[in-house]
Amino acid sequence: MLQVFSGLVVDSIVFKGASITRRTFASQLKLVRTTPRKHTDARCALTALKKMQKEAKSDAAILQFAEKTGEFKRKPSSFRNWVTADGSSGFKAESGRYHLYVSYACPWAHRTLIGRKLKGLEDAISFDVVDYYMGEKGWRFNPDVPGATPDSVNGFSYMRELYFKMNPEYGGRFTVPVLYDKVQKTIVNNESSEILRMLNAEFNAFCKSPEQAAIDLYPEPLRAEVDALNEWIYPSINNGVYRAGFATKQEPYDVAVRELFAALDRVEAILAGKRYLAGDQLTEADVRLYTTLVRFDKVYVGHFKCNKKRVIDYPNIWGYMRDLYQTPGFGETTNFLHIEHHYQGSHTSINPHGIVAIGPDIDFTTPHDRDTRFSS
Ligand SMILES: N[C@@H](CCC(=O)N[C@@H](CS)C(=O)NCC(=O)O)C(=O)O
Repeated sequence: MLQVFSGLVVDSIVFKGASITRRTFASQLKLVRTTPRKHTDARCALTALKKMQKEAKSDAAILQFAEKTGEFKRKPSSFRNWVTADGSSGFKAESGRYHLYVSYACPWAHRTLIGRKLKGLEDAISFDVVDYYMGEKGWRFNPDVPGATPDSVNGFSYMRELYFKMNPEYGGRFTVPVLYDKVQKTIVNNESSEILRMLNAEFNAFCKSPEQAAIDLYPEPLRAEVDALNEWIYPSINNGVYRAGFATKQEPYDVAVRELFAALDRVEAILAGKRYLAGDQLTEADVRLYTTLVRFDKVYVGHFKCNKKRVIDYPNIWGYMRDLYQTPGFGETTNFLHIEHHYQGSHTSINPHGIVAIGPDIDFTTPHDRDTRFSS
């Protein structure tokens, strides 16, 4: 079998049913160089080697989350085109044209599922869900897992195939969410914050109801406040849990976890006086915070070592969590099976045996008083 060691060394590969050692490869490669046209076996072997090395490179990229410094730094998303209502961007909003590739486990992808539901775009935008387990080749499609689907658009087995279809030399990460254009057969965007903005503003002609078309998660008068919230909530909380969990040295962990709980204290204080982060109105800042908070006690406390406090220990955040969970679009897109199994089962650098912890039992459906408390 193929064995990949650090440094991308291919030790042996299966070629034409037989295992070829590196030494055999070396001689095959020599043959290719000296008699390039004649030795077809050697040529095929070279192609196989190149393919293996490319895959090994991608696998290595998936397995290493932290930098040499021990810090986790999220890479920028690669596809940044926009769908617009008028089509001026080259991607016109149309019903049935766009498709979302998501994971129920992923907090970034979860933002887009909530946006789609809140805006009533279920008939306009289709979606597929990957398996919760992310192995060496990244996200895969495996309809045997409850809630997961096949790739109904391209028929691929792995998300990476979609990225390689876009660019065979693609060197970035094979992330979800992805907004895909079924007409131009291309990825439009793979940055969740931008996809959420598009769903919010560009598809209003296709929302199920006028009320949903009128929902604005990024309203003009609140934009400065929402931007200011996102500016510290993203690094300290949304990405903060990953910075803590993927740290491979004590110092970056300490920094991340301190920042995280200082930011949660700040959220707790804000929510003492307001139903939502920016006031009476639900905004994208709430959607973005929810997808981290709802995973917090189930996964981040234990798996990512964010255990100074739990969300249920913050009275205002806990009430806010239940308020959001019980709002149409939030609880129904939250899948704890995928959330719990993905992180603990896939991150073997953190949890080598992939054992999925049993708890905790948390009831997000219990009553809260935030609607009456903040009714004006
Ligand atoms: N900036 C991206 C981040 C998306 C992201 O990192 N998604 C993770 C899942 S939670 C992923 O697909 N990771 C696969 C990988 O890094 O190989 C966004 O917000 O859309």
